[in-house]
Amino acid sequence: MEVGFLGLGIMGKAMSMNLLKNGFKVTVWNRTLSKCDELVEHGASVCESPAEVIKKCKYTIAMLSDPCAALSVVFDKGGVLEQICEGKGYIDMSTVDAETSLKINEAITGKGGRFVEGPVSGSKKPAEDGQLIILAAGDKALFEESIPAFDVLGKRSFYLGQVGNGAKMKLIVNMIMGSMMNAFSEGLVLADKSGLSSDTLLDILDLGAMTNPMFKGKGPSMNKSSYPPAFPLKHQQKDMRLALALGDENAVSMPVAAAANEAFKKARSLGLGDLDFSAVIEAVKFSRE
Ligand SMILES: NC(=O)C1=CN([C@@H]2O[C@H](COP(=O)(O)OP(=O)(O)OC[C@H]3O[C@@H](n4cnc5c(N)ncnc54)[C@H](OP(=O)(O)O)[C@@H]3O)[C@@H](O)[C@H]2O)C=CC1
Ligand SMILES: O=CCCC(=O)O
Repeated sequence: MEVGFLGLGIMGKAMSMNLLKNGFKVTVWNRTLSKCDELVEHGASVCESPAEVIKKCKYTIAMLSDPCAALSVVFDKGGVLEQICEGKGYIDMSTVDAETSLKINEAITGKGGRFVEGPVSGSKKPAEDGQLIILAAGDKALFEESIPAFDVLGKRSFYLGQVGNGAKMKLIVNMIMGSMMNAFSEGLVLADKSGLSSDTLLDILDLGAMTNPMFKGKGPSMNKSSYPPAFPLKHQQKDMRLALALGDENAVSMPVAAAANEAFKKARSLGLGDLDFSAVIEAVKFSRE
């Protein structure tokens, strides 16, 4: 199977590398073209615009930072829309809001193409290991044709129905995750300020009902104030913002998520946006100093 891949950030690089390693022919494009070099060394072809990739490949996957990037890659000069046509499929795995996904779907299908949104749960390591959870929605036949690629990228693919449902489900998952990360950060800081060992707190949490891979994976480095970016904090804040907008639309009161969003915004204002989202603990420390 030959696929195009647009966007070689933390996730896109790992995902496209995985496809290459599993025998897919991959043609890549990234806004900063130099980021394609490593993929080319592993056998990928490179194109100079999203439109060129679409022209070359029957199926193209995108993994871009946010709604603005996702829209730009489709609608701008040299974008996806210039070459999408009947017989071609576009699969956007970026985390965006339903409105963005619907706009892209309308434009793609208006030109005879097919569209699936497929945001993912799981971060850099699951992306490297092909262990993502894919939350797909949209054209059912395209979803089914994408299964060989999804099976390489992920451990489970959900088909959630109409376009927008994948985006909404992803935002809800990340809203919960961002709120959990804030409660966790407050607990670690409170343990420390109370004269307790935050490492012992991790051991205790790990033995009880709250044990989870996120606390287990991020806790030890948070206790060392180390935040190598797996999931950049700026993207987590974008997801909180979009999830809160979904809450507004549906009149769902979400004070916990709103407070978590404030902490992520504070962390961004402290210049921590490019670090891992666990760096939000620095905003918690800051507010108590
Ligand atoms: N990291 C993670 O753990 C996870 C991330 N996600 C989601 O996946 C998506 C990608 O995340 P991640 O790889 O971490 O992000 P990165 O910030 O590492 O990469 C972002 C990508 O988007 C591209 N981009 C940004 N703006 C534009 C633009 N205006 N036009 C074209 N390309 C643009 C960047 O290009 P350039 O290199 O030129 O800057 C880069 O390829 C996001 O939506 C994120 O929320 C989902 C699950 C997990
Ligand atoms: O969107 C990012 C999700 C990160 C994760 O699921 O660990």
